[in-house]
Amino acid sequence: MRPIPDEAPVTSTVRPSSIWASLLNVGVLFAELAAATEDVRALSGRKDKVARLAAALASLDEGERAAGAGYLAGAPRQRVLGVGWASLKELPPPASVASLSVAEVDTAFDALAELSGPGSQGARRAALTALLARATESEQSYLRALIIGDLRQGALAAVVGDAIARAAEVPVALVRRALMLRGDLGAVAEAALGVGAEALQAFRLEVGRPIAPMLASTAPDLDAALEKTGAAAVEWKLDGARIQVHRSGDDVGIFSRTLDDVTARLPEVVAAARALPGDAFVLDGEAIALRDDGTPYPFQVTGSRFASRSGHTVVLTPMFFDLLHLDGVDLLDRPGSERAAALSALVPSEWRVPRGGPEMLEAALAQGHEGVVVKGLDAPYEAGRRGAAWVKVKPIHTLDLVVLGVEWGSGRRRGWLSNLHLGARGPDGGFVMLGKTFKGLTDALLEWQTQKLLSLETHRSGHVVFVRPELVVEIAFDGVQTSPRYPGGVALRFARVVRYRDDKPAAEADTIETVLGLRPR
Ligand SMILES: Nc1ncnc2c1ncn2[C@@H]1O[C@H](COP(=O)(O)OP(=O)(O)OP(=O)(O)O)[C@@H](O)[C@H]1O
Repeated sequence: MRPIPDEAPVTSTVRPSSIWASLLNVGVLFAELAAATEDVRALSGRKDKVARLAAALASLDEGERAAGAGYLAGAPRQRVLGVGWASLKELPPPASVASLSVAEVDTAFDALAELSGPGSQGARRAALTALLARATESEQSYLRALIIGDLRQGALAAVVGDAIARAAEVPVALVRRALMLRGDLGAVAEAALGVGAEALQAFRLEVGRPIAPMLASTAPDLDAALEKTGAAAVEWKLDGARIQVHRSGDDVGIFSRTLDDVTARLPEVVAAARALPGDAFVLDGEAIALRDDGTPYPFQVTGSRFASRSGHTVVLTPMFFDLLHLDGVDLLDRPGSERAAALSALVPSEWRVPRGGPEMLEAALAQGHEGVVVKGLDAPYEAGRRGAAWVKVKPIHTLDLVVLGVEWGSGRRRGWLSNLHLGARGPDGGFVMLGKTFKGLTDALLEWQTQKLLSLETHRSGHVVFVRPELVVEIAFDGVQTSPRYPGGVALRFARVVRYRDDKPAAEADTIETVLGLRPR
């Protein structure tokens, strides 16, 4: 244990722990991040949260900034630690005095992430116990939350982005732009706090490195959509899987909506990208399974190509709708109409999403697609944003809800987790239950969800298994009705499962506000 100076100077704003740490020149104590996180959870105003996080970020030493920013946002950076909920059920007795530094925790996480192969499970448990035994009670609960990704701070990454700007005294817009292009809080914190605005300005769209895809908001019909966008083009909305295709010379990289590298799974898309005339480009679009007559297969057919590498027979067609970079020129800030023109010049029409005027809605539906996306002609590409520049119109309404719990089935479904408890995102980072359903579940889905939900289990009560609120499921329904039985005062009528959305994090599920907006007036 590190010696503690007898007379540590204490003020009301700075925690003694960080002073000891800086006196001893050992970097910041991990307890400082745990305390900042606890404080932030208790604060309600965004400004106050940003100020508290900025203070914590400013106290970090050079070598700790990347890790520290990641931890404050609730993620042990991008490492897979291979530690499940079960191994954290029993913790060793906590240390009585804080002694862990941020850098030490980071090194321990690195070591955990590198363990693999035979015997690694035992080694992982030993390393984890050693780390936790050095942590105080509050550090233990913070470490646990970090490891299992359960900090419950809502959309904290964006707040940490603002805190980076404040701590580094650089414009927020610069930090947001760097985050959109790199998507890595740690790298952005390092640049902002280490060098400043200049380093942030140097962030560019790099061919080969995916950026967060632009998202669409929703409107009930075309008129409402056009009101949001102003002058716009209307594109078919294909129910495939989002792909971002990067090509540099012969090298091709394909990334999913969640920025996972799916190149090896889509050889036909790699071939298509290589057949295009450009030398370096970044394309945005959908990969979709189409029948010979051009109509789409159900989404599950497309989805199956992402679930496993082998045993597939159906070919996916790339259908592109945006061009973000071409031969050394970034197009992100160019108006939508200009990007669309550049796309048409690069990509033949059979690999482009049909685009036109309002008549496209009827054409898309006639061809079996789910609707249209209305796109502002003057709007730039807003990576990672769900803005007003892209607005989707789908005649059949579905909601993306989060599974909160699930009941063991009976009769034919005995042994399977069946009846799902569904929640929408609440205003405070929690979830509001809206109802239950076991409808629409095939045997394959029942088997899959049983395994998946058991891996997310937190506790049981009677025949209900409660789970970490992480799994998103797309639900169709016939309406929203008032119901005193549920906490939001509303319930879904005839809710049924359309499909699982394991490409979508719970933080992007639909909100209770959206659901309340669907009540009949
Ligand atoms: N022409 C198109 N332009 C943009 N996105 C399209 C288009 N056709 C299909 N899409 C898909 O629609 C999604 C846009 O809708 P949104 O941003 O709301 O994401 P989402 O919540 O996954 O959508 P949804 O739940 O409606 O499928 C994109 O991620 C993309 O996968």
